[in-house]
Amino acid sequence: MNVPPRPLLPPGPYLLCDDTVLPDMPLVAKAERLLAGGARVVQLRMKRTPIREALEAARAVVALCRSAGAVCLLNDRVDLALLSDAHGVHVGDEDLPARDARVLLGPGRLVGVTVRDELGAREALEAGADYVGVGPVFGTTTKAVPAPVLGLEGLARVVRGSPLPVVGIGGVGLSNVASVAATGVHGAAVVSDALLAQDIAERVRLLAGAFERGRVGG
Ligand SMILES: Cc1ncc(COP(=O)(O)OP(=O)(O)O)c(N)n1
Ligand SMILES: Cc1ncsc1CCOP(=O)(O)O
Ligand SMILES: [Mg+2]
Repeated sequence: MNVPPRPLLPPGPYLLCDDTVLPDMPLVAKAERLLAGGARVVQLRMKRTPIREALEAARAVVALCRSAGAVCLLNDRVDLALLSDAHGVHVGDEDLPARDARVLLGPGRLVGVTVRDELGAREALEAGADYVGVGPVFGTTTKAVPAPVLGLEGLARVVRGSPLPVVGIGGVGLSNVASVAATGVHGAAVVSDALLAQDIAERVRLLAGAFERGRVGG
């Protein structure tokens, strides 16, 4: 049987459509604005949305992303990713192990894993992951992360030692995304800097331009 090829994770800003930041704006409205700004990767992160509403949101956001040609990943939830036909999932220490997410998702979807260092990145590769999320790069109030801030040097060290593409996360925004890109990361995950901007779409455009300018060889 022919298995459709796994989508590639586009490089550049990796936008989170999150229900904890700007909670009064519906997730679909957030996704529309992120996509209007040209987002090529959207992670739907639902920490406080009731499950049936979350499934409805996942289906709607995945459909919007697919229409826009963007990749959509579900945070934490393999079940929602399958039911919404998302491109994949992002899992961390409190979620299903990456190896099991891969078993459930099969070869045709992306699996991203949170790791803290190069060893974690090598283990993620072994487990069948496609990329690693690494952070916190800088301080953040969006999540209480049980790990020290890496800074740009710490991030660059993980990038050098990782066999998988690295997405930096934590405190990344317009003021520092170029220097994050300069570490050689594949992607820069952004939550509050985009969602709390006056004009979300314009902020996504600015983030993409700054990432491109900071990129190694860019
Ligand atoms: C791209 C990316 N990297 C890391 C994370 C964090 O995932 P996790 O550790 O599972 O924490 P929660 O996001 O579930 O609170 C991420 N979401 N995305
Ligand atoms: C989910 C997550 N994991 C590590 S930091 C973080 C939150 C990042 O949010 P922000 O981009 O607002 O700092
Ligand atoms: Mg998680």
